[in-house]
Amino acid sequence: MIDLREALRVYFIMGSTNCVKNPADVLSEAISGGITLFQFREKGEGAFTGSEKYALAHKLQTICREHHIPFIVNDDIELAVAIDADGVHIGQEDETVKTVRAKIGADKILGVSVHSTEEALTAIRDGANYFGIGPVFPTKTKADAKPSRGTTLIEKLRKDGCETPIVGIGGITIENAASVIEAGADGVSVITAISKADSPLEAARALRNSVILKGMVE
Ligand SMILES: Nc1nc(C(F)(F)F)ncc1COP(=O)(O)OP(=O)(O)O
Ligand SMILES: [Mg+2]
Repeated sequence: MIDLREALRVYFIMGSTNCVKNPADVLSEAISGGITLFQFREKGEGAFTGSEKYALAHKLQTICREHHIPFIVNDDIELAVAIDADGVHIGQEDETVKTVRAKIGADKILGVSVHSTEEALTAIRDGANYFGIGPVFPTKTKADAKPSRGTTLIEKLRKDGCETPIVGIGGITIENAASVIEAGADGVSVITAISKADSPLEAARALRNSVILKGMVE
C-alpha cells in the first residue's frame, strides 16, 4: 500500500461534467502541476454512462499509470473492479464499507466520506483506509452536499487521537487550502479549483505549493 498521508496531499477529483477543456488534457495538466492522487467521479447531469464512461475511465487511468498517480473511482465499484483501479471512494449513501472492502480485496485503497465520529469509527472498523471530510467550505459542485462545517470534525478527530489519513473536501481553493492542513488534514481535495482553471497546470502547482510545507515532499 502506498503512503496515503503523502498521496492525499493534493487530491484532484474530476469527471467530464466538471471540465471546460478535454478531461484527458485537464488531467495531464493537473499531473504536470503536481497533483498526488486522482479520483474519477463521473456523475450528475450530462455525465457519461455505460461504455462511454468505461472508455473515459480507461483513458484517464492510462494517463495516471504513465505518471505513477493512483487512480481512484468514485461510487462505481463494478467499474473499479473491471478496470483494476487502485481503489474506490464511497459515501454514506453508497454500498457499505464492509461490502465494498469484500468486493475490492484487501490491498486496494478504500476511502469513505464521514461526517461524524460515529461514522468514522464504523468506517475504520469495516476497513476504510482514509476519510474524506467535508464540505469544509460551501460548494456548488455537489448538488446534494451537506451544509459546510469548516474544519471542526477534522480538529475533533485529531484531538481525540485519530491517526487515520484525512483529506478535506468542499469549496477548497488555493487561498484556504493551508488552513485545512493546519487543522490536521493530510491533504486537500478539489474539483473546480483545478478543473475549471484557465491553466489546470498552474492551479495544481499553486495548490501544491500552498499545502506542501517547505522541507517536506517537494
Ligand atoms: N467523492 C468524494 N471524495 C472525497 C475524497 F476523500 F476523495 F476527497 N471525499 C468526499 C467525497 C463525497 O463522496 P460522497 O459522499 O459519496 O458523494 P459523491 O458520490 O457525490 O462524491
Ligand atoms: Mg458517493
